[in-house]
Amino acid sequence: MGKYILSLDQGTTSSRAILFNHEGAIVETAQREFEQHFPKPGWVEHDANEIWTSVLACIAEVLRKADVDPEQIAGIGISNQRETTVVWDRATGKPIYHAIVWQSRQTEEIVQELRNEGYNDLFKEKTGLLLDPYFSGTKVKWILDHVEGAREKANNGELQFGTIDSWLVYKLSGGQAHVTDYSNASRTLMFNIYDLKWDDELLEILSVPKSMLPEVRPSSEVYAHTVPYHFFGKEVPIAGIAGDQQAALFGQAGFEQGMVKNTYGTGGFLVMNTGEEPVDSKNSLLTTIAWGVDGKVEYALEGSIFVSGSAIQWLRDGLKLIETSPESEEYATRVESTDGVYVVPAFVGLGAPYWDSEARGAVFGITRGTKKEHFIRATLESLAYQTKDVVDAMVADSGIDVKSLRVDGGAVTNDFLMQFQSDLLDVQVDRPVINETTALGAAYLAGLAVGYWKDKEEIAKQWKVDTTFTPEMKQEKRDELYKGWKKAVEAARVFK
Ligand SMILES: Nc1ncnc2c1ncn2[C@@H]1O[C@H](COP(=O)(O)OP(=O)(O)O)[C@@H](O)[C@H]1O
Ligand SMILES: O=P(O)(O)OC[C@H](O)CO
Repeated sequence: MGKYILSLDQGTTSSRAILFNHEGAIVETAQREFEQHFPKPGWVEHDANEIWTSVLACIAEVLRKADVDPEQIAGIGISNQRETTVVWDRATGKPIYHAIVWQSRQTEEIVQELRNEGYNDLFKEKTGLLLDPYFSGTKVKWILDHVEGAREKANNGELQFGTIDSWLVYKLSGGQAHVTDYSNASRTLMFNIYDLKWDDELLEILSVPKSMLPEVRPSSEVYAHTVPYHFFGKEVPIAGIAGDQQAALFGQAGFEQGMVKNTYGTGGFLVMNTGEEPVDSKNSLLTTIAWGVDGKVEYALEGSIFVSGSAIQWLRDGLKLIETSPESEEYATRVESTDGVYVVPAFVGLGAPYWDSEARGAVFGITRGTKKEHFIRATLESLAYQTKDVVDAMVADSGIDVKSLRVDGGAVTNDFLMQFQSDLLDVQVDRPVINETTALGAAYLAGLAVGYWKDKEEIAKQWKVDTTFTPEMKQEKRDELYKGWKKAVEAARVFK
């Protein structure tokens, strides 16, 4: 009877369960979307119980579809949308408020107050993050401030906080374990990434009692076992946890210092492995923990791009210029260039390295001769330009030359985009055979903990390239194109 690793990838819009075999290949998948709640403009919330039931449904479905018996599951790995915050009652396990999603801006006021009090640098020095509503710390404070009786309960030790990984382990283990891993803790604005502890001073500033916080553990070890009634009578070890972007770097076998992965999903996420030393960013990137594995913690530099593949969705659903996202490639290749057109898709401001929440989208360089094809091509190219902005910042911060980019996410099937990316960066772009790198990373972490895979070397050998794109563009052309992009971004930022 074969053995498998069950990977749970709990994302922002859907939950997935994927079964991997010993070769790191996908055996079966199941996926469930769940409701997005927008109670006020800029607020985004999830029902944590719905997240949990969606995960359970995926587990049941994937096992049934693959005709796999729970006995055959060697371990469970979890990767999750990061920063999203759940607070639940220790005694009943019931969330006291919806999960506040990483995208939500409802703590803007709290953040502004903290900035006004001059805490920006302190948070950055200790957590590697920026003082922004994106991260969990101010979300916990918001819940304690706004839910009736919550503050008192928290002070009495009756509440627990967790990011989605903690919440899932808590539920899977029947309330036995309250844990998180280093990579998730490093996204909370409460965890000191240098001394690897919850930071008393920051907790005091945020008025968050330490008793609420999960225990922080390595990313690969057995944290707990599932309660038998969820898994048809079997206790399965929960053995790997990582935030989804870090899990993707692990799934891309980005184990060496200087290796970079880029995800082209709804948003874009670049993560560079910087090894055992954290790199302080001077260019508005985040310093974060990649993972804790093999008895040590390794660090990463991260840049998030708010709008990546969703710009193509906008062409499809908003402007109705294309019927499907892949069609964008066909249009883009019908013309030789954008003919000087630049699209800056700053629909919700600009992320790294600009962090300009007030910037708005803009299109430049239109003439009477501009055609739909130019417009579509310029939108696709904007994904690559934004990536170059972040890669340049990474190189400047780390002093490490990027030799290749390992890519994943929905838009990487677009060969035009991948070639343009390689041309623009003057770097090799590697698209692997397995695009589900997030789930694979969590599977690897769990598999390592239970001895399903021996070590990282064995895993690195499993990483297989599907297509390599190599730079073909002349330096002069590259410089000219990028100069135009920089001008377009600058101009877009002026219009507020
Ligand atoms: N061939 C393509 N060319 C360009 N964009 C694409 C293509 N295929 C999918 N996309 C874009 O990729 C995104 C979906 O990627 P995915 O990784 O599934 O997203 P997420 O996990 O963030 O929900 C969508 O925004 C879609 O427009
Ligand atoms: O769920 P995703 O793939 O949109 O990822 C969300 C990120 O973890 C947010 O930081």
